[in-house]
Amino acid sequence: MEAESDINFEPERVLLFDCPLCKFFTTYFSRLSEHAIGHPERDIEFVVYKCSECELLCSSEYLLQEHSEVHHPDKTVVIQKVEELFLNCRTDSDNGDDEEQQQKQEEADIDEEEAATGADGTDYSRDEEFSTKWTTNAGSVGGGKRAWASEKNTNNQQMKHHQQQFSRKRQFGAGGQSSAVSLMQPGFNRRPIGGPMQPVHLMQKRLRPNWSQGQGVRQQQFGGVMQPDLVVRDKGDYVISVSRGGLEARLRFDPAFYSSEAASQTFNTLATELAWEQLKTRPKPGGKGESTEPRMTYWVGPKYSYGSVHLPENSNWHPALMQIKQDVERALEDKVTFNACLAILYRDHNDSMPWHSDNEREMGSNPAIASVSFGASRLFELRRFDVAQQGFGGGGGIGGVVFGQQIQGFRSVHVPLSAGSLLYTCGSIQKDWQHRIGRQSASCGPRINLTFRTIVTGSGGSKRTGK
Ligand SMILES: O=C(O)CCC(=O)C(=O)O
Ligand SMILES: [Fe+2]
Repeated sequence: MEAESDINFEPERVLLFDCPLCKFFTTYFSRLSEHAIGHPERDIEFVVYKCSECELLCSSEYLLQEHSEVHHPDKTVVIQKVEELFLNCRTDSDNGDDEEQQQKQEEADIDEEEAATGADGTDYSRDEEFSTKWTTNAGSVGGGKRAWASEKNTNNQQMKHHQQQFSRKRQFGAGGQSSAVSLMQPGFNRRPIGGPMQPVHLMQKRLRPNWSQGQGVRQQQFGGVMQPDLVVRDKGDYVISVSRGGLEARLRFDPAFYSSEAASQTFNTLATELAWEQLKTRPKPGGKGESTEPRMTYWVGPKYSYGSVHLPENSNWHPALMQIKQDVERALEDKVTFNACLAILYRDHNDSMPWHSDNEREMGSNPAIASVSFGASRLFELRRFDVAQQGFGGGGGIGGVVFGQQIQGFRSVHVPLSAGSLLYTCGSIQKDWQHRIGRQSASCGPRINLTFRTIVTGSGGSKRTGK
């Protein structure tokens, strides 16, 4: 058995280490050890993976896979399991029958359960102040459920754990030196991995739910891969993060904005009557050749560009697009007026849209975008930008509170977008989050997505992260 001090991962080499029992993450292994004091009742098994291309380490295979897609797109990257660690931070007294000790243990277990309920995406009711604010700011699609990503609550609960631990520590300090020491220094023990390093090939991890069979979100299909913190399925308003400056990333979702009959008619009209084009993108400096986007596009609105793609002005609104625009504006109580629509046709499961934010200058800061979907269901994935960025989490922390964290809330949100659904996003969503429609392994039919936007004319050039 090796002592904690023998295990040392250079933080510069770490994408992130996250606690398997709660939302805490850090790049400092020692802080994870410290944090683990907050889970005295459990043994923690912790796995470290490595990117074969750049030696980066991470406890999430899923994040390393994403890292490799972004940073080594042309390489066959293998995610290797390099270390299995086992943390036993129970003390002798944890196993004893001291009554007060047991009571504290039970309290801690209850806190743990509550914290876990938050982490698995169950809706949180938010206070009145929030609901009033949201309703006043943006109207209401229909008084549905509200969800609130209360990482703060979770953190508080974990903080409480931590305080319990410290009070126990003091108690032990008075009564017995050795227990206090063992609480102070939970030990991660290396568990040898049998035989040579075991590579986990990326292809095995490219599992996607089979939306085409109408199964809805099946979180279990992500088994072994990072699960979303929240799956948005129900009609309602959701705040998925809050930045330190108080800016909220908001979603409003209506899974049945149009009936399935209306949606299927509209799909046929748009599929056959819009002049769809497969656009070409110029390579980034140093890149090879021109490539075509894995999807078809139609644009109406003032001129607009992203990356190397320039969409010329088109003021010829198809009546169906105009009708949908008006329906959406009415549903949003005319608080927003859109003057553009980006229509995308995903021909089948192989078509996709990569991680990006719709943050071009043409749309102003904190743009509001309404997205309406027709045809096959696809999974709309959102990930928080800071979490996706390599090197984030270096602030470290104790008891679930990540010091230096700029944004609080969920880290990964999934929204299954089926025919007739409306997803309205606003606030800091394009600043603090990225989204994508990933290519999926399960085959599906064509899908059309319309994003209604407001282009601020005369705003100059554009800046976009990805797409
Ligand atoms: O297809 C979708 O649902 C998303 C499309 C999108 O992100 C975009 O057009 O910017
Ligand atoms: Fe987008």
